[in-house]
Amino acid sequence: MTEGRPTPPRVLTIAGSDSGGGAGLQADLRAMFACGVHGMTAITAVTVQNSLGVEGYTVIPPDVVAAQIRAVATDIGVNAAKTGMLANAEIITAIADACQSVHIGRDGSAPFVVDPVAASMHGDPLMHENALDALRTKLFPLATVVTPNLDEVRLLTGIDVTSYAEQREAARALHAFGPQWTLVKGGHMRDDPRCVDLLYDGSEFTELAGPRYDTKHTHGGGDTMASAISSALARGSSVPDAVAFGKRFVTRSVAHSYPLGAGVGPVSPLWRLDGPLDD
Ligand SMILES: Nc1ncnc2c1ncn2[C@@H]1O[C@H](COP(=O)(O)OP(=O)(O)OP(=O)(O)O)[C@@H](O)[C@H]1O
Ligand SMILES: Cc1ncc(CO)c(N)n1
Repeated sequence: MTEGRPTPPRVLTIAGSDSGGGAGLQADLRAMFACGVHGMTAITAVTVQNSLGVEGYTVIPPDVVAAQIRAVATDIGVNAAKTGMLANAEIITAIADACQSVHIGRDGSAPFVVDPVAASMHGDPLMHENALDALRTKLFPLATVVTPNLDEVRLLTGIDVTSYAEQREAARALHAFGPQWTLVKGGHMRDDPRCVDLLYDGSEFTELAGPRYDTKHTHGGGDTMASAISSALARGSSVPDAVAFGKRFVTRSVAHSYPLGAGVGPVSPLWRLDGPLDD
């Protein structure tokens, strides 16, 4: 009997399904695959979604979300975890309890990337209003890194970021909610010719700058980046190295984004797999 190959690092995404395959847990799994890790899912919601937007969604009961986390953690093991669409406060509370019970998040446990997804890029809500407080008080204190975009920053802190100085102010305000590191993504600062993300650990700021590509096809960019960061953490990188890798990975994935349907197409990590289908 063969024992097989060594088990790769295992990464759990706690997120919603995007039927269009460009964002949500589908984006997470394909980014994780491209980063050489084994991806696992705790599904929080099923969205009815295509390139034109989100038509609606159904949430999974909180105890079922928690049970998925416990099932994979206690048998398979989790080297890093990330969150995406979490839908409401009840689900967030169940996730926080389950993660703590299986040692995901903070202080010697598996690294935990919290991407506080509030809406699709079309502006369709993916989160109930009651989720904001639960995110700040229950999940952020467990996070190794939080990765909000500027719309999520405004919802969470009230700060409307239009300059690098305000990006720093927002990073400080988010850090006060308890994450170890804060990454304020600058993708939505559309007048900036570059895309500058800001990493903060409570004392030092690090700017991560990349080119801004002139494309509307950036669906799933945030999910892809958070998944690449989680994969690098699972493979043993430090937080600054994992975030720098995630930035390079998403920049290249934006460069390889493609049209899909009549609306907005996805960023693509398929560049990692380019080439003919040779054996
Ligand atoms: N047009 C672009 N060209 C290059 N990089 C980009 C572009 N738009 C966003 N990025 C980068 O992609 C990453 C995701 O950023 P963004 O702020 O768009 O997150 P998001 O809004 O959470 O993504 P999503 O589209 O999944 O909602 C960041 O590193 C950002 O700087
Ligand atoms: C399910 C889901 N998660 C996250 C996003 C944001 O990219 C989306 N559009 N859909």
